[in-house]
Amino acid sequence: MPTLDIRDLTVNYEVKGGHLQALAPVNLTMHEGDFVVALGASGCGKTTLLNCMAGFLAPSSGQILLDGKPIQGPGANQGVVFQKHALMPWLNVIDNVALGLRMRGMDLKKRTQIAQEKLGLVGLEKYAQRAVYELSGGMQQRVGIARALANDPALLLMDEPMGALDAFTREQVQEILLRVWKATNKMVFFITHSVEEALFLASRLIVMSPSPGRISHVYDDMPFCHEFLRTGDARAVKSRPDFIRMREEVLSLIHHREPANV
Ligand SMILES: Nc1ncnc2c1ncn2[C@@H]1O[C@H](COP(=O)(O)OP(=O)(O)OP(=O)(O)O)[C@@H](O)[C@H]1O
Repeated sequence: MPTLDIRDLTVNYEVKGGHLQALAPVNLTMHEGDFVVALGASGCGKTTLLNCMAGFLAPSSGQILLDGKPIQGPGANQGVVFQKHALMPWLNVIDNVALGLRMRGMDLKKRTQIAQEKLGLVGLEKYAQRAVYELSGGMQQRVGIARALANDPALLLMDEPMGALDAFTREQVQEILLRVWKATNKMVFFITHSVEEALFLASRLIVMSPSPGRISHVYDDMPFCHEFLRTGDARAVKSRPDFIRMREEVLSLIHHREPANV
């Protein structure tokens, strides 16, 4: 069973006149099927943490073990979805999804079959031959998710993937993402600034604090994603009294104020 084990991870950046501690020791263990959402004020180290998991950035101390092996750079086991989809405009949809497989030397028939299957997961099987610029922002982001899944990574890393989407599209993509998560049982690490999005998606929620960046609160058994997958009614989930109460509680943690009485 895939696991991710972050042990006493610290990151210091060299800055003019010294160094900046972006992450104090961070410890976190994730298992297959965990959807971990990281929430916190700007500058609390969310992207730094994700970059270490992706292998884009080396720890200053500590280590990150994926299935027991230290992450030493980017790899097929870490699928990344960025805020801007970063698709190749000269390739059509299916060739974008299959690009990583092509670079790994997989033959055309096999990679087309895998890419088509991943497009099906995000509901875009009919758009395989389209140019990416013909797709809406939400659809492009779904292609980005399909592309990240094409390598069948153990870990899916998402840095504010909904940040550039309008509110309606964002809700649509959130729902698709939860269904993809359920179908694939992947470990997901997802960064957002939206408390509502975090509560809705997370099976585990971590709240981070700045100066230096660290995990300040952990909620291990988040119910709302499971509730949505059971009922299919996102609006009903997001208007539940316990959802609204928790939204106020988490907002107060981030902004260091008393929760509003709701
Ligand atoms: N390459 C870098 N060089 C120097 N300092 C950096 C670098 N990248 C990030 N930092 C600093 O490290 C701290 C953590 O930054 P990081 O981007 O990880 O936070 P974040 O929580 O993702 O922020 P945001 O929510 O605004 O994206 C910040 O103080 C930031 O200014």
